[in-house]
Amino acid sequence: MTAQLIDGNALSKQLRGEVAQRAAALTAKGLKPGLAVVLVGDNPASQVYVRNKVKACEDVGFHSVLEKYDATLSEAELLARVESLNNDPSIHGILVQLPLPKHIDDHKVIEAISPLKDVDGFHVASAGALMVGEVGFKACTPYGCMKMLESIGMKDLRGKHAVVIGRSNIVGKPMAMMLLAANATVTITHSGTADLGAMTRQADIVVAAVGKRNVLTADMVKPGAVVIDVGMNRDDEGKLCGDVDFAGLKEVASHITPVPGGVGPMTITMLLVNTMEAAERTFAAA
Ligand SMILES: Nc1nc2c(c(=O)[nH]1)N[C@@H](CN(C=O)c1ccc(C(=O)N[C@@H](CCC(=O)O)C(=O)O)cc1)CN2
Repeated sequence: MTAQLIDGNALSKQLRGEVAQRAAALTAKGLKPGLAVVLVGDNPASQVYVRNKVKACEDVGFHSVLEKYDATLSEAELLARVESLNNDPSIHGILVQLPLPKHIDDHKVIEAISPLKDVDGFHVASAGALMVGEVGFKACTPYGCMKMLESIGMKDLRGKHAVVIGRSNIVGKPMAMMLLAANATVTITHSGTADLGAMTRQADIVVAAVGKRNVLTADMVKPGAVVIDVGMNRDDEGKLCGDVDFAGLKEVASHITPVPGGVGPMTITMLLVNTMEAAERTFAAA
């Protein structure tokens, strides 16, 4: 079996086209969606991601502002900037790029963002809304994974067993909640799981979100399973790679996401979707 690729760039193109249409319609009614992107420090990867986010905003017709600060910015100063953006009517979504420098408590900063503008979906209010099925913003990476499953006809996951590898607040846990909301039977595995392969071999869907190469190999999945790779690592030659053994798994899985070109671009796409939603909610509430 050679797995079919789930192409995050192609799906992003389609979804971003839909966002651009919604943005044009809302702008014609007098409200242009606006996103504020805040970067503290000079992490090279973060610089690429924020640049790509601003460019993506331009492409779909959003207003965007990029606020860059050097790593000496204090926590109090950052909290003051967030508060100012909370009160800025031209801004409907705020994201503070992670990771933040060590002297800043990222939890404190995320909680300072208004839940109405929390387009990253990281606020406790957003996580709680997802947990109980209320209106909120979904974390972009797992939301993108759900859209990728939907694109291969896996929207209602009734009868399917999904295994998530990883339990982070920004990917693993919300991923599990979204899969559950789509009626999957969900198992969350992590560094304390005794026999990972015994779990993943039972899965119809495996989502790997650990941040470590080769956590999932061909002998660990059943033939025909769907593999979603959230990882973003470098191999020995410095080439970008995910968490799974792509070469081995593509001979066993029915569908697999590549790295690069899979979940990464979908993360930015879902940020646009959330910002669009935030602007539409603002318009509806006015
Ligand atoms: N505030 C946030 N911080 C971080 C998030 C987030 O969702 N919100 N996620 C990650 C980084 N991230 C977005 O910010 C992100 C990572 C990767 C990609 C991406 O498109 N990757 C490309 C490859 C890019 C490259 O060549 O380096 C791909 O996979 O094709 C987009 C967004 C941590 N921080």
